[in-house]
Amino acid sequence: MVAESFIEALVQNWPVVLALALASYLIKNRFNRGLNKYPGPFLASITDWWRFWVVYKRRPEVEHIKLHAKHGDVVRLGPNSLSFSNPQTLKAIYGLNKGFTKSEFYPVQQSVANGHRLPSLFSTTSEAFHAQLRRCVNSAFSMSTLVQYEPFVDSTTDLFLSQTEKLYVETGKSCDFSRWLQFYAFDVIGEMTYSKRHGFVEENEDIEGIVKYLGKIFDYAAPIGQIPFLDRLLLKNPLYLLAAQYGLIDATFPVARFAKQRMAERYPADADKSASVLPSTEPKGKPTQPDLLSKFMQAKEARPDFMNDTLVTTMAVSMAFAGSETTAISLSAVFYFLLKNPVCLSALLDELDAKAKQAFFSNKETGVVTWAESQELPYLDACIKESFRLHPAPGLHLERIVPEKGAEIGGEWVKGGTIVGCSAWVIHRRPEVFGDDVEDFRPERWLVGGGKAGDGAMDSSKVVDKEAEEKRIKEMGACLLHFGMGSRTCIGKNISLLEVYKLVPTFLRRFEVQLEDPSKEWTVHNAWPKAPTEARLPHKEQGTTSI
Ligand code: HEM
Repeated sequence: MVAESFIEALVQNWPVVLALALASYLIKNRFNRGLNKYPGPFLASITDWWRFWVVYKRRPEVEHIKLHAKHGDVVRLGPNSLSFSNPQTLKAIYGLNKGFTKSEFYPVQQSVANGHRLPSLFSTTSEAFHAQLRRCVNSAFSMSTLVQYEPFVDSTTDLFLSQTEKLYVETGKSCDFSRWLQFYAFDVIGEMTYSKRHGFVEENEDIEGIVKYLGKIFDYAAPIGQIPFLDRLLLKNPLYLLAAQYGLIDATFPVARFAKQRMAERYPADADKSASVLPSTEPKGKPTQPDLLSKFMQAKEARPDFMNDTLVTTMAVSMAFAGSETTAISLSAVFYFLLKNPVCLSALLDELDAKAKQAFFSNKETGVVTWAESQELPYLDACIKESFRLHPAPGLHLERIVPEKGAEIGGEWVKGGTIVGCSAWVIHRRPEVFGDDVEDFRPERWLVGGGKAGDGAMDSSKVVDKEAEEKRIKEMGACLLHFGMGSRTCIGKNISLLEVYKLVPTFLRRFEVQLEDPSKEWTVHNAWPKAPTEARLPHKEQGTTSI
């Protein structure tokens, strides 16, 4: 009787009840885990929709930098989320064996094939699964294995150079260079993984809409990842996935489809040959030299108890997911900053010319610089590091969950279950590490004696404390979050460095590149990997320089 009248009262006063329930929910959020002591936007403290909106607007890094400038080293970004900006907190959050795990932001980025999620090295939140998988495939990415992949990079680079010549130099047409670099990066990773390019550079088009599709996925994952349960209502909706499992709809990501086609070609026993619709650059069957797919297959043979076909496919798929857009963005950034800073570009060209005069470069035919040669170019190294610093490809926080027992981070005791993280965009702008001119592109900061651009930083007559300088540079390097840190650090770092360190000098030796409108800034679109959109950067090639 009492219960009945209570329910009746609730129903009659439902607007008040609803308002009370919402208010209690917001108050609970506000005081969640005692995080109310940390500064930050009030809205952020009561709802994750604040950070959803900030990311959705595509320039969250600007907001994050502003917030830390205003509030200091710790900022509350959500009811359960803290951002740290002191570089000393990096080890506490990302250090090995600290017990932190990836947040639910990551599974939002999982690929789907035939309605099944494909947890990958990148997206898994299980440290145990991650450790096993990483052990299985680690050797495929080691520095010593790198030399085996160089011919793949060379082959795509040769094509990229000749296509640039044909499509842009000979015609005088403008080049949307960021897009062109995307095509390059996708083809390199395709060739390295399957001994077969996707065909972007050959065709000068987005084959099967893969680039567009990945862009859409990142655009989706960045804001949805701020409120991960939304993913279960949208792309990973169980009903949608079930329908895909029964073949009622096709929920397979195009990159996963491409991977399956390549696997089928490589292992014709299970092949559905009609599935191959893409232009082939290599004969079918086994590759003449080991590619990533063959390494993943070797891992399966070595650890059949753990590695299965699904994991092999997942690894192959995640190469395109994790390794193409990020590398393309990083390449774009290097070219953009060099073109925006002609003094630096000229210093780099001088370095290349001086080496060329000593007959240093071995490839006289196409001028492709070898990895070993690229490592003897200190100013190139400084320019690349400075671009990584100023425009890190990861545009959002690398989120981690504090272990259950809690943890001390930068002198603060943070309760277990709290989402914490650092943004490379914030960390890379800490003046006490990188200098007062953090907003400037100044490669010299990475050189012993690092003076102002063009003022003789590389002047050997300048008296410098070499040891102190080396220490300063080492400290800066230790704070670069471009490739992440700790056990979840980028496994493909060496591969992307191989591409960047080879392509930049090779391209600059071959082409004279200009911005279409040097007075214009590029427009940045931060969708997690952070890409420029209006990417008409390096522009009109004016013939070739001597090789
Ligand atoms: C300049 C290019 C690249 C950048 C800036 C970059 C950046 C990153 C970052 C920041 C992480 C860590 C994410 C986190 O902790 O939340 C990561 C992880 C990863 N990256 Fe890269 N990456 C690049 C190139 C590549 C390439 C070429 C590949 C593959 C060939 C690759 C494959 C991966 C994988 C598989 C992971 C997950 C590693 C793990 O959790 O064990 N990346 N990358």
